[in-house]
Amino acid sequence: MTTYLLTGARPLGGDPTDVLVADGVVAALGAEASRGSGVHVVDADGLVLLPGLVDLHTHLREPGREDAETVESGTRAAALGGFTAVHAMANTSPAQDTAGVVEQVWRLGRDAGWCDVHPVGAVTVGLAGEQLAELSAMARSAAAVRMFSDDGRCVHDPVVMRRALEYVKAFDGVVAQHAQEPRLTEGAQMHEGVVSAELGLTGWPAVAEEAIVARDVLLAEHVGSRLHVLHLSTAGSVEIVRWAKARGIDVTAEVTPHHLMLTDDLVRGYDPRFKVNPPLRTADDVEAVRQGLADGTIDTVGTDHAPHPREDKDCEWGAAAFGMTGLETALSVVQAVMVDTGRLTWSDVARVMSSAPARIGRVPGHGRPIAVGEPANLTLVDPAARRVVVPEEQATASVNSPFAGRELPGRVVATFLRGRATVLDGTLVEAGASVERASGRHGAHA
Ligand SMILES: NC(=O)N[C@@H](CC(=O)O)C(=O)O
Ligand SMILES: [Zn+2]
Ligand SMILES: [Zn+2]
Repeated sequence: MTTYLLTGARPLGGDPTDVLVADGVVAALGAEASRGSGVHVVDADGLVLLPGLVDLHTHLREPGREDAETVESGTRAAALGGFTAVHAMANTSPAQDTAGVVEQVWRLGRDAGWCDVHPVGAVTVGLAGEQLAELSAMARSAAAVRMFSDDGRCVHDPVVMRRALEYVKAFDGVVAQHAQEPRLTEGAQMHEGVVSAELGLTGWPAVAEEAIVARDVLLAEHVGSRLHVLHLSTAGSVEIVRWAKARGIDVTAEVTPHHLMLTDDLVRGYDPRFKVNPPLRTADDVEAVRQGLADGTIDTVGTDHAPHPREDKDCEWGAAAFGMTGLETALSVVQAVMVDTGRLTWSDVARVMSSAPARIGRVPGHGRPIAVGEPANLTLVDPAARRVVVPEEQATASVNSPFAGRELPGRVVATFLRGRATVLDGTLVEAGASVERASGRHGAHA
């Protein structure tokens, strides 16, 4: 395995230091990190070094919708986005509701080798919301599932939700809820408010999310279990989670990059790239989720990377699928709205995009401090870079990025998975390829 010396990197945005990556771990720091022969030097002057990013919310679409994404293409996108571990949501076809299917996805991830893939187990059989899936069999499988979610659908029956919360306690699991009251959102096409009224589109009221968040934090308190609220999008949801945490309820919450940056104003152009579940909300909601992330009410940024094939997006608004890609832009969006505005430090970014998600998902070896002896799951970022998002140039198999054409700050220069460079010079390093070749330094892009 190649040994790397990152010279002048700034761990968590702190003071520059040298970092030696050898034998899968952070082998030395500072003056101890010497050059030696055969060491591949990465000039990290001015670059920020973060623990490898961990996403609790990725849709990899395999099995079933390989036209939108595969484990291979999705994890390539993840590595380029600086991720060393992703959680693959259960709304595949067949759904990830048995030990067999979660093991299949886990194996596909291991064989692809771009990042660790942790399958999320479905809460209910077929995500139908009725009968609990075989949660403990998935927990005991090779995939060692700890997070369960019917994401894409809400576990709306309070009795089923209560049972799931009770059940996962046995193996320290967490139920991740897609908070959407189904009756209040029938036929909904966008956020319910001024813009939906103007456009004449069926609205999705904030209360449809907040009612479920409120119910679920109370259920989590009642049964003494862990709840994670996915893609929180309204000011009211932030308030409810803040209240629940103050009360000592074991709840964690996520916000997506798109809900941190974009508003429902964008729907005016009827471009289905902006159609997502939950919908883009108002500027006040965006401000509230930014504040919630800054003050720790919201624990994590999850991408909700939701690739869709062209035919499901290149159509009129009403017929288009909900969802946006996000793995390759997440860190840049967080930099733009939170770091470059002074609301989060890079150390905070390491918390919300690495250590907190690793803790919530019970992912060993990720989200660890950058210290000697720790597994070398690392992401090297150039915060001074700027680039225009071109979906066709991304590794994801789908092009439904809401950031297409936008200039965003920051660029992932390198990603290390247990000491192996998956990305160098912003380019994927094929397994077995010599580092010089793959890094393009000698112009070889064979
Ligand atoms: N977010 C979305 O708009 N879509 C997701 C489902 C989900 O995360 O709810 C998908 O699977 O396409
Ligand atoms: Zn969802
Ligand atoms: Zn999702």
